[in-house]
Amino acid sequence: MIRSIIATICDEVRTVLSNIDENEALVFAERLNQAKRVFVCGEGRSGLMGKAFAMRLMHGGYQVFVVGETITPSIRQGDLLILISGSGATESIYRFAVKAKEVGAEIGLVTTNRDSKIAEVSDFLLTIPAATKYRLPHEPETIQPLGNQFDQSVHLLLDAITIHVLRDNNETLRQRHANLE
Ligand SMILES: O=P(O)(O)OC[C@H]1O[C@](O)(CO)[C@@H](O)[C@@H]1O
Repeated sequence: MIRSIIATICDEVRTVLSNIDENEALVFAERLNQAKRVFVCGEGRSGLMGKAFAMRLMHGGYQVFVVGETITPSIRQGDLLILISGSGATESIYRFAVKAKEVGAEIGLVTTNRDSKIAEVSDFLLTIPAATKYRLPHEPETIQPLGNQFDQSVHLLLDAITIHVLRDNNETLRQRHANLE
């Protein structure tokens, strides 16, 4: 029973990720490498996927911050803000995008919806054709609740991108990992 659910989830995510645009992923990787500092942001589970991504970037030697953390500094021109929003419509994320644009930071959005309001103010998109909690007509079928399919796909795709941009070996990454845990 559980194995069969897992098999269906894996099939769903495989299909979603086989439909991403390789070029969008390569541009995303290039923008990461050109940014002075990277800021990552998302609400709820989208934010949790963002935190996991930020941690890998830190391991990879990037200067990276999670929006909303106590020690996160102000964003500036030359910085890159990565927003994760399945719907592309979450109000708080939209406000952060507008603010970042005002100060001249670059904005990359990971979303299912290219026509969303956050997409409109973003400089580049990483589109993941997954289901969201809104179950819009263009979204794929899923057996899963709410945004699970998007969350899982974001996690794997951003993991793949961090592997693509990785320059250091596992030992170097291990040395950068927190030693106060
Ligand atoms: O990814 P979005 O569309 O910005 O939505 C984020 C919110 O929706 C959820 O994915 C669940 O509905 C939450 O985890 C989060 O609060």
